[in-house]
Amino acid sequence: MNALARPLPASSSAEILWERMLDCLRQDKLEYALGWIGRMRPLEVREDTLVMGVPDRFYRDWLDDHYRPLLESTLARVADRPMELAYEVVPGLAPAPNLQPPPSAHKPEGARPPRMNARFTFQTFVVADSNQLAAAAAAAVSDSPGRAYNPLYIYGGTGLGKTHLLHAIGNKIWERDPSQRVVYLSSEQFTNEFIESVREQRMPEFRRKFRDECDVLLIDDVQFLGRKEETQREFFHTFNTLHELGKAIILTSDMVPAEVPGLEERLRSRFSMGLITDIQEPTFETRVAILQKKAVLEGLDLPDEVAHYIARAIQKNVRELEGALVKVSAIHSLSRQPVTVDFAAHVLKDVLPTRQVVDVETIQKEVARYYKVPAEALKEDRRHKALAHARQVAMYLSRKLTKASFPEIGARFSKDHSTVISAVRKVEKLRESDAGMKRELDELEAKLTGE
Ligand SMILES: Nc1ncnc2c1ncn2[C@@H]1O[C@H](COP(=O)(O)OP(=O)(O)OP(=O)(O)O)[C@@H](O)[C@H]1O
Repeated sequence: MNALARPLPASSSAEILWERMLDCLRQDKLEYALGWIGRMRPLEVREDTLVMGVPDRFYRDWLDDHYRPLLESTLARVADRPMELAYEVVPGLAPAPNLQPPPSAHKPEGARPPRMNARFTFQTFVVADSNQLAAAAAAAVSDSPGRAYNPLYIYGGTGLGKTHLLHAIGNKIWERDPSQRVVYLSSEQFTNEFIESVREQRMPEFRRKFRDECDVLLIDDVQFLGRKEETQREFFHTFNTLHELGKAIILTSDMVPAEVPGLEERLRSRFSMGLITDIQEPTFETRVAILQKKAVLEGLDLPDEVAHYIARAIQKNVRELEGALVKVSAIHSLSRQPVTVDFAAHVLKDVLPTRQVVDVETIQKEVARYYKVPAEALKEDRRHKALAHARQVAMYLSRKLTKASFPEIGARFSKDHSTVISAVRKVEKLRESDAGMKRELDELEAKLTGE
């Protein structure tokens, strides 16, 4: 009997079991899982079943899909006997308070200037052809603020790293000399603060903040200044004061100054006084390099073929690329499933560009036709070898190409979720070791998705 499986007292309750399960997950360094399962609450123990309350059906299915094996094995460990988990939907269930991350988990922020993100640094930025000039200019500005390129104006499409570079400049200047007053905000925030200061008659304070107490001004998304005449007037004076004092000004936008609708001519010409540089969409190689760098930061062992798969699927936006990786990493660390192309395809079904939509029934029909077996037989309990193979392939493809959970797929084949899980694992393994199997699966997949 392991230490966690102390005999339960007669009053053994769902809470006690649940507490022990949480301890167990913490000991196994699965804190990550706690956030995801934290919306469950223990309700009661019914014979060999621990009944948990969940907020809705979607959440229940998702849990079942991703955590049942982990949760049931943990439950068996703490109860020291096999037990099952059951879920009951309890609408409006609040997260358990004991699952907030401990305060020590937060990195102390020190006195970093407000709104500055310590994660966005030059070290975490991947320099490539698509952003080389912008990155070099940003580095030059951070080395001699106010002297090199003033202002520096970085423009480009959404999610390509403009804000990251802006923060990298501010972080580097501040880290080298924390007495430097770095002010970062978006042009919308500037507008809002301005309006509020006018309304509350606090303009002297506003001007002090942006003109007297600012050494480096970082303004994100300046395009939102367009057509805001009063704010533009105020910003014009702010800009002039800082520029004359040799303070660094760095601006980002999604377009060049000449294209910002409703931007006054005098601001346009000032924004063009220093250096205007753009960030382009990343090439395939850059996307792979970004994924690999982020994987290292996430502590994820990312096989090249998975990096290539994601980089091929998400082409225009680094934010989405990063989001995809974080999702793969999170679900991998929770489910402990190996990071393969199939795993990534399944995890990212909702975010990758949609392919032809297929459902389990269509898959059953197509697979049956392919293996020349009756589709109905896939749903029966017949163990004939060819049938069993076709059934397993159909389960695997259902898992990969549809949003159905393991129990939902099981229901379509009159099998329970654990049969589906082992069929999927088996086909995944075969796919990797057997070239003929890989070809069969690719052919079927191409037929089903129209690709
Ligand atoms: N070259 C890169 N190296 C590493 N990470 C990058 C790179 N480019 C972008 N990113 C990451 O992509 C995400 C989006 O970047 P960022 O917020 O800087 O985009 P943006 O260009 O400011 O977009 P928007 O115009 O929508 O505000 C960030 O998490 C950022 O760290």
